[in-house]
Amino acid sequence: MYRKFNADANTVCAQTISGLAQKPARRMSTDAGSQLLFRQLLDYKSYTYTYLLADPESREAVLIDPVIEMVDRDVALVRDLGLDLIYAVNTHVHADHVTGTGEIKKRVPGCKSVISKVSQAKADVHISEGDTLKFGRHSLECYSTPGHTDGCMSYVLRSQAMVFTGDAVLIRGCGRDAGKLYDSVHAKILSLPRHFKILPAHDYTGQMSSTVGEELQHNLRLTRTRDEFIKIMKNLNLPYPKQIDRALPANMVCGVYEAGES
Ligand SMILES: N[C@@H](CCC(=O)N[C@@H](CSS)C(=O)NCC(=O)O)C(=O)O
Ligand SMILES: [Fe+2]
Repeated sequence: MYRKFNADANTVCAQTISGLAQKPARRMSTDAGSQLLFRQLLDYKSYTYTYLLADPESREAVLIDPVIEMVDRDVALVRDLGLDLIYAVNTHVHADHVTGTGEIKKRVPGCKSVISKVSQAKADVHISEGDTLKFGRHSLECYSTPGHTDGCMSYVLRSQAMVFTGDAVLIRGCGRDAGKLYDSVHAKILSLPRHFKILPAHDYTGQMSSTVGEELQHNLRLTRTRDEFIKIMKNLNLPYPKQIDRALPANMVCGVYEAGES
């Protein structure tokens, strides 16, 4: 009897191997808290993280912040893992890359694009604060976290103590903008339990995740007072994002310009 990783589901399952006969892995029927298929995928051009989340039992899956140039990879992974991709979700109208949601919809029948109503961008599903996106036994709770953009949403996966923050909170940093961002981040993200894992839309330093507690202690922008924070952000002088002129108009229509697509 060997215990081994079921790489397909990214969850540990007991599997009996006797001689050459290998029985298929049996799915464990435990609560949603213990089972999540999770992949963090990188677009190495814009340093964007795309997240693939799925319930290994029902196979229903969600992609958060796909990038158009990486859609082949993402769709192949969804197929390899035998998943039923039901939502392609954006945290906001990104300025640094073109979203892959429209292209994914073309290739995965039944998949719906999702973005906040406040963003005014085209999508199949427009979400607001308090909405939930269900996939299998899991639910993403939608929190409005404006500041970087007015339509920024963060998604909380409470059963796994995870929060997908888009550009609102970055590891040891945060998205561009000032007062509004400070208020929403403190009210909605940094007020979560300290052990909640922060999964941002980008990292420029090679880090992949943080926690609420860690950012409350070490984030040199967000640990200051509101006035100090505004001063720091004003003085950052971040360069104009390289893809912004292409990305903003494209992202208002899910990354595809053709009429009728979203
Ligand atoms: N170099 C990148 C842009 C990097 C950048 O400005 N990122 C945004 C989030 S994506 S719009 C941001 O707010 N960063 C805050 C920070 O402190 O880095 C490019 O040219 O696209
Ligand atoms: Fe952004």
